[in-house]
Amino acid sequence: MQPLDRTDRFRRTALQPEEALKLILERVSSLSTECVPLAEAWGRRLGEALVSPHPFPPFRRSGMDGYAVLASDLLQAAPDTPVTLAVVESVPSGVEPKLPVESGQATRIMTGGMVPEGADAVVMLEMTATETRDGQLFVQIGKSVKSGLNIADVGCEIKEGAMLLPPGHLIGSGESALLASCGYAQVSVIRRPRVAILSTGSELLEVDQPLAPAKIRNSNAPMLAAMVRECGAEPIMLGKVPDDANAAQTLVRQGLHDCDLLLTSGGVSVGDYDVMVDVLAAPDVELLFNKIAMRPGSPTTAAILNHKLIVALSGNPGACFVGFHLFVVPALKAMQLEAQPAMLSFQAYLGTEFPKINAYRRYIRARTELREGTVWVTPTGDDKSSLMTTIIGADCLIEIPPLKKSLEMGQMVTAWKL
Ligand SMILES: Nc1nc2c(c(=O)[nH]1)N[C@H]1C(S)=C(S)[C@@H](COP(=O)(O)OP(=O)(O)OC[C@H]3O[C@@H](n4cnc5c(N)ncnc54)[C@H](O)[C@@H]3O)O[C@H]1N2
Ligand code: MOO
Ligand SMILES: [Mg+2]
Repeated sequence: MQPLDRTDRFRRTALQPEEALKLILERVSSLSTECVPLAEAWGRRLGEALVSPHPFPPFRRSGMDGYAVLASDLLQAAPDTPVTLAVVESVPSGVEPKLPVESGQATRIMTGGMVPEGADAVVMLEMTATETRDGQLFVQIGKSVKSGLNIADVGCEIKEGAMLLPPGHLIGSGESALLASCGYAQVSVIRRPRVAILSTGSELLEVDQPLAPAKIRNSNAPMLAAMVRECGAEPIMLGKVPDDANAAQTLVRQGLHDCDLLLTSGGVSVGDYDVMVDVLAAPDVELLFNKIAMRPGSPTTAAILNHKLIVALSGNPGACFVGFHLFVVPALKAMQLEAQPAMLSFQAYLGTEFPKINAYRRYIRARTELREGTVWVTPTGDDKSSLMTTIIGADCLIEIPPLKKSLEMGQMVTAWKL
């Protein structure tokens, strides 16, 4: 493979991050579905819309331990003039009542129990007293109650046939409860995107190798694998390749066979050994972009080869992290049917001054904090793209517009939730 002429490496048109993301999202489509047991569905995205096969609760359910009564029997009830009702039955949870409640009667009932026919209120145990006369249990109630008190009607939480969750919805704890209640023992989910990860760089060592002069250990691959997993996807580790365009090209093309998306790190800038520039200059590669008007990650590159998306992230760990969040997370969300794949922004107070003046928009790794009810965002440290320590603890990116003035502490800024 012939390295590109130097001047071709320098001639690049910088897109705005939004334009670059649009080009990526236009080229990803949702993946097929598979069925998994509910216990394994956490963190997955639904493959189809789910509707409720029955109302919930499926029966009139008591919300208290107490007595099921007719509210109309208690109209005159007061502390000095309690109403006495004959207790006809005791209903534990999970047992269908045998007898209806008629005027002058009550049924003892437990929380979660099925309210007998006729009863339209449950009076909590603490508001009652009992006595037994001639072997018959009576309950005394010294307070009138509203019809419906402490009863959850059939379908009051979910109507039969109601839309439970849309396709693409992320299954978390609440969703697990809902699906279990509705009998979804098997759940149709989008299959996990398979994301191949290739690191480029002749300076890279494996994690278990001792340091050697001019070498560093490959830290981008484990970071990318972790982020891929955080997105519900499956990393496929292709290992590392030295800065040799032919070797990189072979691994990229092999790696593409068995993945939905291929990520590389390093080798995208203008250096003599920036091999991804050469790999993605092949005639059958459709380049989407190779420069973005942002820092870090300005040389982030995306391309299509064999109908698959390749995102070539910058080798600098901070830039690799930011590029992943801006462009790869939305792509993985879109593959998993997420309707709103782009990052979400919020407004917050800036926790420190930011004196740097920028030609490009900057995305600063930062942490969100609540201070007396207001939201503050503070950089995790130096935002240099070569740093990895400032990735730790970052839960948002502060957006610094390309202004020719520094930002003051306490100023309102836009931040993007990671
Ligand atoms: N003359 C110019 N030089 C540079 C420019 C520029 O516009 N003109 N851009 C700078 C910017 S901005 C960035 S970002 C980097 C992009 O570098 P590459 O994506 O080409 O990455 P490399 O050159 O391969 O490596 C950069 C840096 O990152 C380290 N690295 C690479 N891979 C890994 C890994 N897997 N784990 C840990 N660290 C890794 C590598 O050793 C380098 O230190 O280019 C600037 N230069
Ligand atoms: O755009 Mo580079 O990632 O700043 O350092
Ligand atoms: Mg480089």
